[in-house]
Amino acid sequence: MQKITEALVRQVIQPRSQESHKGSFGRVLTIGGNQNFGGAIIMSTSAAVYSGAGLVTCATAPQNFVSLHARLPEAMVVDYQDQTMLAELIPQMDVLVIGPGLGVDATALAILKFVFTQVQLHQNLIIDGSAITLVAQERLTLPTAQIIFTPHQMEWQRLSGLALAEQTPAKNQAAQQKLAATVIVKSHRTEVYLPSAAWQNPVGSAAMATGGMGDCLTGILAGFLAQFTTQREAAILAAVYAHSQISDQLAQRQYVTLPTQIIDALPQYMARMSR
Ligand SMILES: NC(=O)C1=CN([C@@H]2O[C@H](COP(=O)(O)OP(=O)(O)OC[C@H]3O[C@@H](n4cnc5c(N)ncnc54)[C@H](O)[C@@H]3O)[C@@H](O)[C@H]2O)[C@@H](O)CC1
Ligand SMILES: Nc1ncnc2c1ncn2[C@@H]1O[C@H](COP(=O)(O)OP(=O)(O)O)[C@@H](O)[C@H]1O
Ligand SMILES: [Mg+2]
Repeated sequence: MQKITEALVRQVIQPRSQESHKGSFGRVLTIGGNQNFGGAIIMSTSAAVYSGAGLVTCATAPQNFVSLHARLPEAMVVDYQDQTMLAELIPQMDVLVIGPGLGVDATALAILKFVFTQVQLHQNLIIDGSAITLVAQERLTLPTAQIIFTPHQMEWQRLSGLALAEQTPAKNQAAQQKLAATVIVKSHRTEVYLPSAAWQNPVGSAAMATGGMGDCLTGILAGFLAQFTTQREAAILAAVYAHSQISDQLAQRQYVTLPTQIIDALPQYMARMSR
């Protein structure tokens, strides 16, 4: 399996054209965060903003509006149960993230099913966390879109039917082909199954083993996909590598690295990579 390199990240993250505006860097909608897991969608949304997405909206439970705005005034908010607003917003988006902190109850399932009816062929749809569990449990038919699943090994077991011990590169690739989507199997050495090839992330450490770290990755993926549109597959690989490399850099002086610290470090990291 090929390993992702820093050179690939440097190839993806280029200096911005001075003639650009927020519309040049894509629109992202993050969907998730029930009344118990608001932090998950706040971290996903923050990572999308800090990795440079041009315009970011968060569809979440109204209980999370105040905390999200207090931490991240750059993001817009909408009630994730407001189907009229979602139907209006979704067609404008380049990237959708669904799942961080969504939960697996009837409300969550209704939101997920509705989003699946609205998403369009050309849009990137990142399916994470609770949304993966729901797709697996409910055997949902996937919409026609540019789908990226981001399961950890337990979520991948639910989605693929492969027990942890069976999750070999060959079996993972076969399961990816059946899903006809990109799959990022997260672990100590995360593997990215693109339709074209499989890649391994060689960086990252146990300093990342803290709640919210995967939620943070969804936002970086969304930010990179929103901006670096001409190199979609490379943008996905670069997001996975950047997330872990930032942690490694912080871990030189820290025992654990928090998702919010990785989010804060993104703009400076991206500036270094663009030089
Ligand atoms: N602050 C928040 O609001 C947070 C909300 N979260 C949300 O909580 C929901 C449930 O997700 P969870 O992942 O906690 O629950 P899951 O029930 O999907 O899986 C967690 C279990 O899988 C096991 N596991 C096995 N291999 C693993 C691997 N390689 N990586 C991670 N776990 C592995 C863990 O030990 C853990 O007990 C998601 O919607 C998620 O986004 C979590 O992200 C934690 C933080
Ligand atoms: N020991 C480890 N080594 C390297 N990376 C890790 C380690 N533990 C966790 N990670 C990374 O942290 C993230 C955890 O994702 P996930 O389990 O979905 O977290 P959460 O749902 O709590 O946000 C993944 O990107 C995973 O690769
Ligand atoms: Mg997760």
